[in-house]
Amino acid sequence: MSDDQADVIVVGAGSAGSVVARRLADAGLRVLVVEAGPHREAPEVDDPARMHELWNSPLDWGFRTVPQEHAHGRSLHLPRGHVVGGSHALNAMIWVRGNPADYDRWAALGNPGWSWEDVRPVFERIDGLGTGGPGVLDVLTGYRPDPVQCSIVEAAQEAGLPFNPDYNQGASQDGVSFMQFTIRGHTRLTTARAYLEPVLGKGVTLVPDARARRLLLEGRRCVGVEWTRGGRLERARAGQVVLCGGAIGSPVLLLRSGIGDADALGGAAVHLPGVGRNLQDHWLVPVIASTDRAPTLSRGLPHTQSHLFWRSGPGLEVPDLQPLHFGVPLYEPWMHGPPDGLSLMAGLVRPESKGEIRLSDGAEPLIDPRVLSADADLDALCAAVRLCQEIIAAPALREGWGTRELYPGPLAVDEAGLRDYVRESVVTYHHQAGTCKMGVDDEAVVDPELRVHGVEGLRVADASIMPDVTTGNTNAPAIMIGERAADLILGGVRTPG
Ligand SMILES: Cc1cc2nc3c(=O)[nH]c(=O)nc-3n(C[C@H](O)[C@H](O)[C@H](O)COP(=O)(O)OP(=O)(O)OC[C@H]3O[C@@H](n4cnc5c(N)ncnc54)[C@H](O)[C@@H]3O)c2cc1C
Repeated sequence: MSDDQADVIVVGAGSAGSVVARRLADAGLRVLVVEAGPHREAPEVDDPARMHELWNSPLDWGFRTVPQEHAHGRSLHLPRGHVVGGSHALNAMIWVRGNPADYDRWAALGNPGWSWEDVRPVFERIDGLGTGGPGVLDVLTGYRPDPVQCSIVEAAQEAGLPFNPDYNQGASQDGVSFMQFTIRGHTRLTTARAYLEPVLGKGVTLVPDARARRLLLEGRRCVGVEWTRGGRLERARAGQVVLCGGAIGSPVLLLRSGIGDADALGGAAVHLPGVGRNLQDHWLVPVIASTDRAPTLSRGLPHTQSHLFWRSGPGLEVPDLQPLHFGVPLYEPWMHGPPDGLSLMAGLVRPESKGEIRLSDGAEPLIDPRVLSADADLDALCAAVRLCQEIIAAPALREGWGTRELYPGPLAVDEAGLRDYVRESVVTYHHQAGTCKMGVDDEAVVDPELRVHGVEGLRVADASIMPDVTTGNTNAPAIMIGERAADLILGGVRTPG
């Protein structure tokens, strides 16, 4: 595509970018999509049971955090999709819209158009849930879970949790549930497949293996993008650029383009101190038990099929815990144990700790989520571990599967031991967000219409714009953000369907 052939350049063909490109092409705009990763057949992506093969592969950016002061100085692996499909091609496919209070809070922070009542019809347009009709993405429900998953759900009820048949459409998220998945006929269904691929060559030109290096600025207007491809430098101009590089990729590209904190950058084209700040993530701590026989695992489904939403203490407006349950033991490299077992990953989804992303002197950004820097997060994760320990010891698992707790096990005989174990074993839940936050305060990077403050012709539309990370997995919210971005660019909000 030559310089003048695109109306809009979308950077990143991930969860949100694929949606933006599709919707703009449907409206007749010519869209150029620049994606760092490849576009190719990948059976290990398609098969929902093979996601563990993708980490540290060429399809993973393989980011690592700086040493984490409150996690025993460990540097944590942050996998991210480096492929057409983005992180939706690497993820566990769990479909969680989030808690209505998440979006009402975004709106209350000065973002009209983002309340639950505003975004619910957008989710319905994506997933079709509750409409009686199809969405663009199939959401798999009503499948036959693995027997061990049924026992985990029973054990959670024995431990006192209610069964929640539908955490997306029920009256509340609370309780233990079987997961809903973006899977079509035993195959992972990404937004690249559902949204983007049908319009390739029909208004959308995809440039894979093309890593954007910087945005082209003329004064305070963004006029295009420059990228490297096969060792060559290429560029294109367009009337508008939409940045969909994800919660790490988008702030990094802004910073490399001179849009960020002027002091930290040693001078900036546009001084926007919030770029890269407000980094939020969800966190997991493994609780692992051996079983007296190998749990059978279904073909065509992930090894996690159930989860629960719960509260670490009284007085919380929404759940802050979301453990998820695997029918395999997920040992950390320093752990040992038999091959037959299960893992309840104690999950925190309302973190108080916030970090930031900065540029380094080298090629890799400095990613510092400051995990567990807020004591409240440590307290909540300890409560999540205790809940998972109770579930593992409940009759449906102890008598049904002979579960014996291995981790934390003897490492957490007292409170000090448990806190130490959490710091030693905490890992990402893969939900980085917030680094180009939407809002109207001094640290906001985009306005409620996703336009970068102080720059014309440039929007950000991905998980980075969340003012606060949502309560639950972040793929559905990122996709909703892509839909909203397209609505805003096209100048109106469509009705569902
Ligand atoms: C291992 C893992 C498991 C997860 N499990 C779940 C789950 O089960 N359910 C759930 O809801 N969420 C899950 N998530 C999170 C979810 O997938 C993400 O929140 C979501 O995909 C974010 O969408 P995005 O559009 O913001 O970014 P992405 O989907 O990551 O898209 C960003 C795209 O931009 C490209 N890019 C970045 N920088 C550049 C550049 N400079 N030039 C060109 N291209 C660039 C990237 O290659 C990528 O394709 C998981 C994530 C991971 C990594």
